[in-house]
Amino acid sequence: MAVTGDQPDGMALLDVTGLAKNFGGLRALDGADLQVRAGTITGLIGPNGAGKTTLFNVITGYIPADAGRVIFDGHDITNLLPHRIFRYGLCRTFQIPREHQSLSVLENLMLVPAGQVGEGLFGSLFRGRAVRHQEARLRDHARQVLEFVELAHVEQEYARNLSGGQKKLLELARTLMTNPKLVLLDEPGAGVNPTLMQRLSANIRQLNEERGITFLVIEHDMDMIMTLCNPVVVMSEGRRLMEGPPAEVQRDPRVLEAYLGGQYAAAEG
Ligand SMILES: Nc1ncnc2c1ncn2[C@@H]1O[C@H](COP(=O)(O)OP(=O)(O)OP(=O)(O)O)[C@@H](O)[C@H]1O
Repeated sequence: MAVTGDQPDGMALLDVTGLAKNFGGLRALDGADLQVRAGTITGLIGPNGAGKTTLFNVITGYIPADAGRVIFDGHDITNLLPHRIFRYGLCRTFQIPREHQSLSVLENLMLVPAGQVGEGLFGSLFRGRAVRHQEARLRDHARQVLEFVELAHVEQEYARNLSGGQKKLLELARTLMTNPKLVLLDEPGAGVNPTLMQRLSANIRQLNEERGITFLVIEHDMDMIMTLCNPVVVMSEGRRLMEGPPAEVQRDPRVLEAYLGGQYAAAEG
């Protein structure tokens, strides 16, 4: 497995310690720890409401932490603004924004570097020929990315006309327009048919092995987690319950109990 991070052996690319987040009286994160080693595809699972998405939101700067620390690639990124965190090479997938739904697939990709980095390839620094040159390079890059995720045949299609699975591929493709070290994926398999799910998994594996991109993946589909991720981290009630290879996690009684407990609570509530 390719490892491109600059960390010495054993040091995590992402090191989260003691994160806390309250929403009113509700403790969504309660001293959450998480380490993601460079070169891994780390899975993040846990029952509904365990705090997985909140953890992503805090790591990526969309929600401020009440306590704790987030170190990424040697930088303390705790509570930095999202665009600054993004510049360090930590990015996450987002649903295609509503205003981008009536743009073509190709245009959606070409907007990414300008839109996300914020200072714009199309800004005032570039004029005339230089703009056209930049645009041509960007278009070439976008087309390469679309070939990779096998969406080249729909490059002129409006984003809103894509199937659910194709939208997930486009979301992944958008992250690849940048040069990420770590990509956070929040339920990439949700609502995706089995064929596209396999393609998505294969893309993730290939990006990991060939480009050394590290992934942290929240997923409820256990087949996807078990075949794609190692290690798997289990969250429950706002903190890490355990971590290990997928087979070990699957048979751990604490994990079963956390899931069943959640179901009982849901049934009672
Ligand atoms: N913005 C918010 N305001 C109030 N409560 C919130 C907010 N975001 C999350 N919560 C609550 O925090 C808890 C953790 O939610 P979170 O979405 O992080 O869990 P999750 O593990 O991602 O769950 P799921 O698997 O269902 O997506 C839940 O009880 C949720 O209702």
